[in-house]
Amino acid sequence: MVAVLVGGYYFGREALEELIKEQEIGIELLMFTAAIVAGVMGQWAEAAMLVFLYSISEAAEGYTAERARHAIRSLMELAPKIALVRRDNQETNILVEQLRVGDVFIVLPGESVATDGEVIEGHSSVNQAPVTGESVPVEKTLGEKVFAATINGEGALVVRATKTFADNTLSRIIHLVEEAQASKGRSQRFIERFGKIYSPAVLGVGLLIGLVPLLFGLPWEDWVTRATVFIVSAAPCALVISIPITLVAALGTAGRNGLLIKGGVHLENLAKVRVVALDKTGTLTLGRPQVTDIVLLTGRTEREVLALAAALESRSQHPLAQAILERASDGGIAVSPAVDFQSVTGAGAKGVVDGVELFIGSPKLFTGLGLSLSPLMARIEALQREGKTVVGLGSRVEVHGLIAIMDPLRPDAAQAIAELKRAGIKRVVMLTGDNLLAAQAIAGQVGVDEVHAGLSPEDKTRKVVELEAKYGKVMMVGDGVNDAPALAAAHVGVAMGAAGTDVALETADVALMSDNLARLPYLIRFSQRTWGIIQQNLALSAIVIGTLVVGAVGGYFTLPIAVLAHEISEFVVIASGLRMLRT
Ligand SMILES: Nc1ncnc2c1ncn2[C@@H]1O[C@H](COP(=O)(O)OP(=O)(O)OP(=O)(O)O)[C@@H](O)[C@H]1O
Ligand SMILES: [Zn+2]
Repeated sequence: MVAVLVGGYYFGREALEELIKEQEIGIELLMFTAAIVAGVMGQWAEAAMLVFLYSISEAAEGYTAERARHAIRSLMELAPKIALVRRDNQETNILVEQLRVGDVFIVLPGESVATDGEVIEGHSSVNQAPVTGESVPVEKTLGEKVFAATINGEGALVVRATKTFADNTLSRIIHLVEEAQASKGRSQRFIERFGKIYSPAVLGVGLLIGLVPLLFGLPWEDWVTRATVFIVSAAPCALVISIPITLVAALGTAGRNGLLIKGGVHLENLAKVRVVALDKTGTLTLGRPQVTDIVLLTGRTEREVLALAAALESRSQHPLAQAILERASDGGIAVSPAVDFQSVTGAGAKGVVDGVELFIGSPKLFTGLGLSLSPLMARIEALQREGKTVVGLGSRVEVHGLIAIMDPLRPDAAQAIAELKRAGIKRVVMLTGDNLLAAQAIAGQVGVDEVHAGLSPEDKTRKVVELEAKYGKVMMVGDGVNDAPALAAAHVGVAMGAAGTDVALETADVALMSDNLARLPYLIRFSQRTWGIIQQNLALSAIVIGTLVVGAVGGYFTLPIAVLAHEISEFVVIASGLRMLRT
């Protein structure tokens, strides 16, 4: 009796608080009512058991949910606590939290990196698994980025910090995942709304079961007991916990595997994806384009053409610009940047060099200026058929040269697409701003179903909407910069290799921390598995509730049996959801 009073006092208070503050009849109130009624009827042992088991399961539930939520925190422990920093030519150990942007620190072989930075001395292979989920070591040399908590291999690295500890990629991953875990999915919200109607209904029906038989002169003790058993049986604890526990566990696991999913709702959406749309440059290809051919047209030398091209591209952010600048610097060509630079979206760029207005960009850019490229089309198309992007360099009156640029295909692209199909994706589509011939050459090697080329960012968005209408939910995968509108329009937007670019992290629903395309089918399968477990949990809870309710009203179950079955089903659901903590 004391147990009932003490235990009951606590959750009774909680139940009443909920009732008063949120004007809501919650599960606590159901349990509280059942316990009181049992107590009033003199069934003290039963009431005590109810209060006791309910409190235990509540505590256990809170504890596991907390554990699952903080599983992602374990990543933090991989980061070192101190860093060997070089200040004023002296090397001292400081706490990582004291590192400032611009500090130079040393990472000895076998140590982990203190915070995000850029290599300024040395080279080594680094295991980036803590950030990207991929344990194949990556070579890091001068000028390359390293990330906090990644593990240095054989060489010593001297690194200049580009982020403080609190602000680095690892901290951001953890923060993002924790935020995601707090957000609610569509089905979760539905269940919660449902609960708001359901619990009062249970109480009402319980009242009817307890009172109505009195009118017919049936034994009231029997029916009041049935009503109590009914209320406990129908309490939706397991139903309500099914979704959140699974999502919290899944989001944490995804984060530890380098998949940043920004909310349970996206996992739910991913499980329904039927179409995958991929950007070409930087997604299917490595994003490391290289100049392969230079065609001279007006008697200017290769050096001259490259120097002019580089003068324009030194002002451009486009990946193709990088290729041209690299080629110029390999040839030892000094670059004097163009003035009045302007980029022409989806076509190229223009600027003034030595007083002359020059253009660089797609053949379309030049035909748009009124130049005829017909004598050159055969050569251009031959290059494009090899999967190369052809850009012209010229003025308003003539094209001085053509530069062919090739961005090699990712080695795992074909396999990743085949895997996507096996995971149940009906259609894989390429969306690119590049020209059709080059796009088809790449597409042919990887086995996509459809190619759409020459698209502006707005065209890409429109295509995503069209695909969705035609085949079902679309997942758009892009590099997150010029694909941003399409990423936003898709059912799920996925940014590739987000380690480093804030834009990608912010626009997409999911950011892959590694560049590995194999992560895409993994992501789809992961979401399907999560969704499968959620459905199992919902079905199980519904069946248990259904059986108990029928038994309760029929008078087959006593209160202890109902309480036990109820709590067991809740534990089973939690354990089942926690399966997503592994893998
Ligand atoms: N700075 C530039 N220098 C040279 N050509 C350019 C430049 N910017 C754009 N272009 C031309 O415009 C075309 C379209 O560019 P856009 O950025 O829309 O797509 P992309 O990067 O080629 O492909 P994807 O959409 O697959 O990423 C390029 O293929 C190229 O021919
Ligand atoms: Zn319960």
